[in-house]
Amino acid sequence: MSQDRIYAQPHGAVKDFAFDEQVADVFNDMINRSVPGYTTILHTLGKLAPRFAKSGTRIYDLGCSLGAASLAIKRSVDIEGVELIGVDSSAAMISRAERQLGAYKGKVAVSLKEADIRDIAIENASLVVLNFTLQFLPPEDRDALIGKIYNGLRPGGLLLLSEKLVFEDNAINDLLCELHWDFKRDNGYSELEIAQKRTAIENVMRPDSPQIHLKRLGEAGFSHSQLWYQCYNFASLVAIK
Ligand SMILES: Nc1ncnc2c1ncn2[C@@H]1O[C@H](C[S@+](CC[C@H]([NH3+])C(=O)[O-])CC(=O)[O-])[C@@H](O)[C@H]1O
Ligand SMILES: O=C(O)C(=O)Cc1ccccc1
Repeated sequence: MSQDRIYAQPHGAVKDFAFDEQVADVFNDMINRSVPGYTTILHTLGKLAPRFAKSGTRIYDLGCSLGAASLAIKRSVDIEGVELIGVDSSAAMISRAERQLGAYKGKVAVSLKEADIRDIAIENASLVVLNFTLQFLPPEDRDALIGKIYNGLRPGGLLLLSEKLVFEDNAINDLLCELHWDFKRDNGYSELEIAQKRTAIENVMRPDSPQIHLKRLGEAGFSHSQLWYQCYNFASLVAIK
């Protein structure tokens, strides 16, 4: 897997960030060096998946990228009769995910679809994963997606929702952003790379506050929801139907 050097040279006018071939090629390196807690969250997904997966049900990985969350599920769920559906709107991501997941033999049947997660049906789900995907949907489409997930989950089913966060308190928001940029510096990104990536994602990735996430989950019908992990301005929540 190649190193992310996408924003290493001056770009002049920085284009909006897109999940194209260039990004897909370096995505594993990019997400590991950019998202504090990414490995911890996937490790914990490997603990959650066998607790919630049931034979005769489906698991959805929405915005699956290269299939890292699907792989964590496939590795940890050792029962027959579970169907894992990975969905991503990027053709570049789906073709690489096919290769990565095909190489691992397990009991869970995996099918990958190139589709918009706003357009697919969600049915008979024991587990739904939104690992850093909701933040890329237009804010006005987020309530409907969480509602569709709630309706598609079986009673007792789990939603794992990981997101970058924004904080209502400006002093706290600035401090946690600074700590995230320190994390990126420590992982070898230059000031130019950090600044250009920031411009590129400004219009395409709009984080919500923890309060907005919990309110949205409650309004969708989830009566149990909790933030279970946070590192700086990155977090993961669980919600149980
Ligand atoms: N409307 C949409 N429909 C389908 N896919 C979408 C949509 N919008 C964005 N995506 C897809 O959501 C993914 C978000 S990355 C997820 C990481 C992964 N979950 C992981 O566990 O490694 C997170 C990040 O880059 O910060 C990309 O692959 C997009 O193509
Ligand atoms: O890189 C960043 O600054 C982020 O906020 C996380 C991220 C990771 C991968 C793609 C887009 C954003």
